[in-house]
Amino acid sequence: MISLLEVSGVSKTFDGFRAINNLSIQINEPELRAIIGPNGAGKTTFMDIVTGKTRPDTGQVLWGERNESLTGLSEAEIANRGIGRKFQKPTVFENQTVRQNLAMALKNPRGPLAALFFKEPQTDADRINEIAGEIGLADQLPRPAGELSHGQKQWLEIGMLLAQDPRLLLVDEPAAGMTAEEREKTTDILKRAARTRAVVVVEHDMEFVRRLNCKVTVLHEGHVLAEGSLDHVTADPTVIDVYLGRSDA
Ligand SMILES: Nc1ncnc2c1ncn2[C@@H]1O[C@H](COP(=O)(O)OP(=O)(O)OP(=O)(O)O)[C@@H](O)[C@H]1O
Repeated sequence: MISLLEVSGVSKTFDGFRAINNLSIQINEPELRAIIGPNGAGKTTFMDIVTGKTRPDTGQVLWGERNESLTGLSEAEIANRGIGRKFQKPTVFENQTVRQNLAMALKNPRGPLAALFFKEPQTDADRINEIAGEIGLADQLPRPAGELSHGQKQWLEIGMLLAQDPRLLLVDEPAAGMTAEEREKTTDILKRAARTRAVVVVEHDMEFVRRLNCKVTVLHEGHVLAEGSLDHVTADPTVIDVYLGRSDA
């Protein structure tokens, strides 16, 4: 296990409002991490900063073994380092089959370094079958993606990101709009994906976070309020006060 992402002392102000306030978060490889917090806590802005969509005013975002600074890089350069992001809304190609969607994602290698991590050459067909198995869609490969359920579309998009072989996968509210059964399968998919990489999940659904069974970071007003197991953070009086006691939790 190595330290993969080191966010330290990061602040970001929008029109005088401090959305991120001296934020420090460290993510290991491999690791599964849940980030929770009330609306406006800075969860999305944190992901925007890591992916280069938003530039921090101060602080450092360091990546990988060489502690490379990400703050000066473009979004494309950061993606090429191996950082994938799954937004809340699935964006699969509805008219293409599941297989075609995965094939397209494979045709888009994230950079020359990606090839080095392959231990042996694998055909696209093998890789597609492997990913389809990982995301529970092995029997759906010939179906147009538009026919899939909401949950299946989310899994397909996770599969398309896995096809890029990311070292860090950021996932925004994967459980939203899913049935209980879909939520359960989604936790399995994310846990499996996190065996060999870092997966950071932003989620409001506490049952979902409980099933992830991982370290939890609680954000509040742009900084870390508490960190540890879900039982540990939910027993913290400050967390109860600012988050769990509120109706939007
Ligand atoms: N581009 C922007 N311009 C102005 N204010 C912004 C911008 N992006 C975020 N903010 C503000 O920063 C704060 C943090 O927002 P952010 O979306 O990161 O919170 P969040 O924890 O993801 O919330 P939610 O759970 O509602 O998605 C909010 O008050 C938001 O209005």
